[in-house]
Amino acid sequence: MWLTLPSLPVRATEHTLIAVKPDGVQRRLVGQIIHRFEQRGFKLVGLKMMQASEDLLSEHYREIVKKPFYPLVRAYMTAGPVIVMVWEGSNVVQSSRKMVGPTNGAEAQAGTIRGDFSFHVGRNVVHASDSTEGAQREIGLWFQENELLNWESCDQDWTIEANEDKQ
Ligand SMILES: Nc1ncnc2c1ncn2[C@@H]1O[C@H](COP(=O)(O)OP(=O)(O)OP(=O)(O)O)[C@@H](O)[C@H]1O
Ligand SMILES: O=c1ccn([C@@H]2O[C@H](COP(=O)(O)OP(=O)(O)O)[C@@H](O)[C@H]2O)c(=O)[nH]1
Ligand SMILES: [Mg+2]
Repeated sequence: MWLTLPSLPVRATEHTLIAVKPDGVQRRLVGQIIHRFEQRGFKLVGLKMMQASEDLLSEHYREIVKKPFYPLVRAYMTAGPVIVMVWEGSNVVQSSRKMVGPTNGAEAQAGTIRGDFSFHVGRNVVHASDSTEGAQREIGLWFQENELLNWESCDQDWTIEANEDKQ
């Protein structure tokens, strides 16, 4: 039987900032990390490689900048290039946090990115925004507006049920 798929109206979407940290780049994990988000069905709308400055980082981590371990975080995060990405999709902030796992890789479940690729809090491979407000703030910090692309993905009708828009 054929499914009829009505074309979806433009819907309010959610975005999150995901970064592959310097250890993830050095360990050649970038492809595997991108793959997990693609596989889940999320849409990549921004991507770049950059060297984080100390100023950008202290804005990004403004909630932990006064913590005693922050100098370690700064040294870690500026030790080499990072890959920063913006991913789009329904509930993408919360889903990404679940895919990434808890901060400390030693506590992260196998199957999560941190649970599969890290065992130390200070080398935890990825960053994921922890709230929609935080995501908006972080995306604004790391990306210019013209670096984000609004493109139509042809699998959209097969990853989101149309009725969701009518509820
Ligand atoms: N006790 C610690 N010792 C060393 N590094 C730490 C410690 N706690 C946190 N960090 C580092 O600081 C980062 C920021 O901590 P935060 O509490 O925001 O964790 P997170 O939200 O899981 O990580 P991120 O913001 O990078 O996604 C952690 O990802 C980790 O790399
Ligand atoms: O005790 C800590 C807490 C945090 N971090 C680092 O600081 C980052 C940001 O901390 P956050 O609390 O935002 O954790 P996350 O959101 O990364 O899980 C973490 O990813 C770690 O890299 C750390 O090294 N030691
Ligand atoms: Mg955090």
